[in-house]
Amino acid sequence: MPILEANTIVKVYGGSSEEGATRALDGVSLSVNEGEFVAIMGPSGSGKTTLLNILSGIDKPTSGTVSIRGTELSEMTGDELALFRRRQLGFVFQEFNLLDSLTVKENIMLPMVLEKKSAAEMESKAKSLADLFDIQSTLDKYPYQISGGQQQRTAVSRALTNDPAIIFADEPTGNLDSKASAVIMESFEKIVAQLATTVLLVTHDVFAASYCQKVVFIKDGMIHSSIVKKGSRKEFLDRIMDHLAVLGGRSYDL
Ligand SMILES: Nc1ncnc2c1ncn2[C@@H]1O[C@H](COP(=O)(O)OP(=O)(O)OP(=O)(O)O)[C@@H](O)[C@H]1O
Repeated sequence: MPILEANTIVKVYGGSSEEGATRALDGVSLSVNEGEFVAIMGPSGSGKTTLLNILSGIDKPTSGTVSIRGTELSEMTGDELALFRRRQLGFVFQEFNLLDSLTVKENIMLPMVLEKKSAAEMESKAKSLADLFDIQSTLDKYPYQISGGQQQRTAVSRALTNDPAIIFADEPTGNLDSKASAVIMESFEKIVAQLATTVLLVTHDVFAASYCQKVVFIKDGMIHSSIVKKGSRKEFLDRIMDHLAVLGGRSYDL
């Protein structure tokens, strides 16, 4: 069943005249099923981040609609959308975006504080997420005292505290070495398999994308093609490489 549906999304940045404007997205329609694990790939400037920002309600399309769990984002007021995003969506960024003045545990708890959850519930949730992602020993440390991979697992834990319907991740392995990237992608696999969360990510990293169940390729603001994993991760990685070769553009991380 689709959890997210985008219909003919157009995004034009700047300038009212055609000359001064950038048509970043040019009629993107996309459907993501509940529990799906999807990567969006494409050359630099093809519109990936713009698409992710529109699908997650961070930015508004020039035209077209996005609905999540049947709720159309454009029909919500600013306050309703802010609440919807806080309760239904989780976000993971390339830069981790943790607060250095808070411990790992406090960072994980932050969204629950905003939801005024009880101290006992916050403690128990933070502990179970730390167990799931193997960061128990870091809970009382500060972000600058732990590795990049541990910081990103903290960010994934924080994104999950309010049991979101969808996790949106923009280049989640962009600042990690290959070993830490593998651990993060395995963490997303766990979320999808054990918590039935839907994960939608943007990446340049072919290795990261090969963990997903589906890859959607975009070029010049339009969906070019998509492929679904069959067989092993290695076979999927080879097929992704083949598609990227056809797509052209920048070189991709391996
Ligand atoms: N705020 C903005 N104002 C004007 N133009 C923008 C803005 N954000 C993005 N663009 C333009 O829209 C197009 C798509 O950008 P976007 O960042 O979505 O691409 P991307 O595929 O994520 O690129 P990259 O892989 O380099 O991060 C580009 O031409 C970009 O220059």
